[in-house]
Amino acid sequence: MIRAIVTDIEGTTSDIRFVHNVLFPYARERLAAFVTAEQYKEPVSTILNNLRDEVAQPDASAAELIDVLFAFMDEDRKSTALKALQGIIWRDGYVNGDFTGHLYPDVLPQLEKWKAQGIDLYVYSSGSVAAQKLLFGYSDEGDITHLFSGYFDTLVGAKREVQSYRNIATQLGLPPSSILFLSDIHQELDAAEEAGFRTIQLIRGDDDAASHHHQVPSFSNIKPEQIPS
Ligand SMILES: CSCCC(=O)C(=O)COP(=O)(O)O
Ligand SMILES: [Mg+2]
Repeated sequence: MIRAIVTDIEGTTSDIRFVHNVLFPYARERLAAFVTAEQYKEPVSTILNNLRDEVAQPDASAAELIDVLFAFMDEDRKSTALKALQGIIWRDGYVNGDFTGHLYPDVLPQLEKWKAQGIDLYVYSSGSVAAQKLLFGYSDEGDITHLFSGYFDTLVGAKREVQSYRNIATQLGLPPSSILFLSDIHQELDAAEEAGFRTIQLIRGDDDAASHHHQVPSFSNIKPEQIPS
């Protein structure tokens, strides 16, 4: 029996184009000025020190770290420091009404249905927990954060690492076999499956022929009650 559902965001609840064409450019345009202005203040000072540790450059200047962050953005590196900075910068965009967090239309009704069935809902994204709360707090459908019982980001581990899913199961206090993980990326689902999670792959665009996971086009095709124990 499925007791909890853990969902990815990009490509699962929300269009990858919203993340790559709206969120990422918004942060990229503001990142250098933001880091320069905030480098000695918290939380940016600590985030920059964490980045110095991450790249093993303890004496790197803010200007050098900005170059590192641009290289990370170019390769879509899921760096915890980059994700923390992006999340802080995105806050202004949400609060000012520059954009709302995209949700596929099938997502909210199904999350409400699962919650009403007694299934606890969680988010796991490489975006920081703060960024996740912003996307769902300022979503196309308004603030839907009341639906979620918790959020996980790269602090629990990388999404393609088996140990990350073991850590999530431990924190939820549930057997992995009672947790359903939803994602569009088969390497993430492979890791979750190896940890004992049940898995379903969202195919919002083209099929992923390399995947062996059960594939669905929409949340409305997911029936947790029909997944055998
Ligand atoms: C919280 S929305 C922004 C998501 C993000 O920054 C990202 O890199 C997407 O990573 P994911 O692991 O959700 O594919
Ligand atoms: Mg995804």
